[in-house]
Order: sequence, then C-alpha cells, then structure tokens
Amino acid sequence: MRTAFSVDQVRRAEAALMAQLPEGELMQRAVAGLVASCVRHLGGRVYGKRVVVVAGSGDNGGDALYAGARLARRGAVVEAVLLDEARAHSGGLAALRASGGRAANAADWTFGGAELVLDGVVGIGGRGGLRPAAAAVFAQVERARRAPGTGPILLAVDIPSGVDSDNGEVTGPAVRADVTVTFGTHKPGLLISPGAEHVGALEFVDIGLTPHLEGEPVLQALEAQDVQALLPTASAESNKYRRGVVGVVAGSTRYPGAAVLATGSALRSGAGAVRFVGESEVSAGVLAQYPEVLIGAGRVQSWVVGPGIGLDDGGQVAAALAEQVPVLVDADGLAALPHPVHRPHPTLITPHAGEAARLLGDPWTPERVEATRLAVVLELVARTGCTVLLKGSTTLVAEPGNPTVRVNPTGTPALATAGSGDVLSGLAGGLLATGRTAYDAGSVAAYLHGAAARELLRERPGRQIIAGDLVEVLTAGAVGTTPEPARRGTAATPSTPPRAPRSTR
Ligand SMILES: NC(=O)C1=CN([C@@H]2O[C@H](COP(=O)(O)OP(=O)(O)OC[C@H]3O[C@@H](n4cnc5c(N)ncnc54)[C@H](OP(=O)(O)O)[C@@H]3O)[C@@H](O)[C@H]2O)[C@@H](O)CC1
Ligand SMILES: [K+]
Repeated sequence: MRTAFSVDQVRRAEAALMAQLPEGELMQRAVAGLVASCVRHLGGRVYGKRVVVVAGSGDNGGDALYAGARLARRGAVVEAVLLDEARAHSGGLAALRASGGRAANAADWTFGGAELVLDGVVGIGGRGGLRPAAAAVFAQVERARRAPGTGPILLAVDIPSGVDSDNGEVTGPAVRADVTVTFGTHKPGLLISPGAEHVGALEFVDIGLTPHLEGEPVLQALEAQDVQALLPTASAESNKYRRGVVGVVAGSTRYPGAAVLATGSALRSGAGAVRFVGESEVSAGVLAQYPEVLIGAGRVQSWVVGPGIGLDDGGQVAAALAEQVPVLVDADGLAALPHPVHRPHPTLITPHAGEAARLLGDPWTPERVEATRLAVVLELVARTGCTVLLKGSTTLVAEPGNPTVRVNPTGTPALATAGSGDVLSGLAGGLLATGRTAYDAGSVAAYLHGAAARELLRERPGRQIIAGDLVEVLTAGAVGTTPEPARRGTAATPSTPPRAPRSTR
C-alpha cells in the first residue's frame, strides 16, 4: 500500500527526525537521492552534460542547488537560475559556486540549452501557481522541450512547483515534469489530478521519515498485492449462494446496453451469481448475451441500481435501499438518491464529475469538481452519508468516519468511454455481494477496471477501448494484480500512474 501524508504531518515528522540528526543531514540525504536520480536520467554519464537548476528561496531551492553542486563536481556544466538572489539558499548557492557552477538572475536569463533542468522553485512550502518570474523561466524551458530534437528532461524536486502538495490542486501556471523525485513520503498532490498529471514518473527517496509520520495518512493507493489480498477466494465448499448473488437493476429500452455491460462485469466480479431485474425486453437482451443470469426479483446479497435506467419514476432506488443488503447507486440512480442516506448497510455511490456537481448543487460545476477532487469526495461523504467513489482520471474512494481516502493508481484517460462506468458498477456491486466493504469493493473495482484498460492498451497501444472489451478482460484475480515497472512520463502524455521504484510510504 502506498500512502501519502499532508504537509503538516511531514513538517512534524521532519522536526522530530531533525532533532536526532546533525545539522543539514536530512537535506543531504534528500540531495543524495536526488543526484542519483539525475545521474540515471542523464544516462549514467555526467561529465560535460549541461544542467540548469531553477532555484526558489526555500529549502526546495536548497536541495536543487546542492544537487547542482554535486553534479558540477562530477564535471557537469551547471547554471543556477535564481528567482530571488538575495533570498536564495545560502549554503546551496555557496556550494554550487565553490564547485564551479554559475548563477544568474531569472530576470536576465535566457535558456541556452541543457540536457537536464531541475525544478527547485518550491516544494511543500509552495502556495498557489508559479509566480510570474518562475512562470517565465519555465515557459522558455517548455518551448525548448517542444522544439524538434531532444529537449531537456525536466525533473521536479519533491513536487512540481505550482501543484498543491496537500490536494493536487493547480490554481495557476505549474511545472509539468518528466520525473518527480519526492522525499520522505508521497504527498497527496502527487497522486490526485490535476496535480498528478504534472508529475511524470514518480520516484521516491527514503530519508528516514517514515517512523516519525504520525496520524492516519491522507491517501492510500492500493498496490497489486493489496488488491490480491482483498479479492474474494472461492473455497472448496463455495456455492453460488455462499459466494453471493448480486442483483442488477440497470438499463431501459432507451439504454439497453447499460444492462448488458453491468451484468457482464458483475458476472466476472467473483460473486456466485447475478440476478437481473428490468423491463422484459431488456431482460431478454441480457439473457441472450448471458444465459447464466437469474432473471426477476429475488434474494440477493447486494444491489446495483441505476446504470441506464433513465428517470427513476418507479422508486427503484428507494426499493433497493429499503432492503437489508449493501447497495451501489450509480448514474441515473443518483438523481433519485434521497440523501443523506440513513441505513445500517453499506451504501456506495459512484458519481462522475457531472453527477457529483449535481449532487452538490449550485455553484458546483463538473470543472470545479475536477479541479478540487479531494475536497469534493470528502464533501460528498459528509452530505450523503455514503461511501463515495468519485470517478475520473484519479478515482477517489472515501467513506464516513475514515480520514484516509483511497486513490486509484491504474486509471487511464482511455477509460473515458461510453459504458465504462456501467462496467465499474457491476464489478463493484459484485464485490459487495461477496462481503467486501463498500470502501474495499469500490477501490478494488476501480483498480481492476483500470488494470483491464491497461491490459488492452498493452496488447494494442493506442487502441480505442470500448466498454465491452473491458468486460472481456475482467476476470477478477487474473487481471491487473501484477506490478508494472516505472515508466518515464512526458510533457505531452500526462503522467503514467505513479509507481515508485522503492516505496512503502
Ligand atoms: N520536509 C522534509 O522532510 C524535507 C524537506 N526538504 C526540502 O524542503 C522543502 C520545503 O522547504 P521550505 O519549507 O523551505 O519551503 P519551499 O517549498 O522551498 O517553499 C518556500 C518558499 O517558496 C516561496 N513560495 C511559496 N509559494 C511560491 C510560489 N507559488 N512561487 C514562488 N515562490 C513561492 C516562499 O516565499 P515567500 O512566499 O516568502 O515569498 C518561500 O520562500 C521540501 O519540499 C523539500 O524539497 C528536504 O531538503 C529534506 C527533507
Ligand atoms: K519543486
């Protein structure tokens, strides 16, 4: 499980650890890891390489300047761009100069080419977007990166400057890195969109902070082995009723496909059986595709209600909520959700940004939801009393009474396709029938759903995924539970899901 902690938690842990260490030791640990990463990204050869260090006035700038100094000592040609010379990190700047590096003021600087650019403008002390001087520097770097030929690798120190560490919000210009090297713990802003799209490949440097991090993490990201452990296992005495029956109320004559997709993925969720309830024409379509489905009302261990049902004038949502079993409400069903929901059984809702905005009401818009996803998922939990899975590029799952939000690391923009949400609902609803909590069912389903898409993209890069393909590859337990190697992101293609080479925190 990867976890992420707030700036406050990091600051307290840092103070506790620093009290045990000689002055400057912690920063030098961070710098050592940073330099190792720079060397790797320079292809192992530093001598003669041109490195630009963009340094702000805090310790993030200090990290970058010390790294520049070490690279200069190994023969790199290092130029520091200082955003505020008078306030630059004095130790770092002195070290850089002593190692033969040059320093320029941002106002007088023009980019003359480099193999590597370090973003040391701000780290966890940053507030808001890049200020104009820093924005102008990175605009030059961006132009060089977009020009034909090989532009520099842009490596962010701790967090891409302009991204809010605590929540991934980006309220102004922000660095879009190829690589981010983060220290001590992951920060929520590295894992949640839109910030996550600025990170590139995420690398983690252990500086010994972990034992000092107190309180619950802000975020958890399941990893392959966590998902494996949370999946239902069929035992020798399993039968379909023991493994759980999931009831699906989905589709309509207008949207018959939603019924087929949600049922198909529910069948592959690990539940023992799927019961479908819907209009007779729609039921016939489902049965034609999946003869193993039970048709019509009956006992279930969970309900999925909402995908493609259209306007819920028949009280289908209310009827499901009245039963003594876990319920997942999605899509059209969300419009009929009487909230706050008061029931003693797990209730999972799975809105996308538009549905979330509608649930929250004025002045929320889908754009505002996308920009402030962490705050939104927590607000939805508070208002509805449900476990909430907020769909999107970095799907979040939050539950009442738990301060830790789960973020899904396997999402891909390729999942933004019609019917994809219906597949997710069937899968999560099926996991609910097997006895998983709403929190686990939602986060495991999101993981497998994303992993299925990645599987398809691996088979045929660039393919257009259709929801039916996802159903085909979704075999809970078989898909997406093998870790992938870290990949390098680029500015043009937003970050691959963060995967740290060495990481528990
Ligand atoms: N914690 C740890 O365990 C370790 C931490 N380490 C490192 O320390 C970093 C934290 O350093 P930090 O506390 O000095 O803050 P930092 O991020 O450099 O920013 C503060 C400065 O930025 C400025 N500023 C603010 N917003 C701005 C903006 N939008 N645009 C431009 N400027 C802006 C603000 O200026 P002001 O607002 O006063 O004008 C202030 O001067 C951390 O990320 C990591 O890299 C490692 O060395 C070791 C282990
Ligand atoms: K930075």
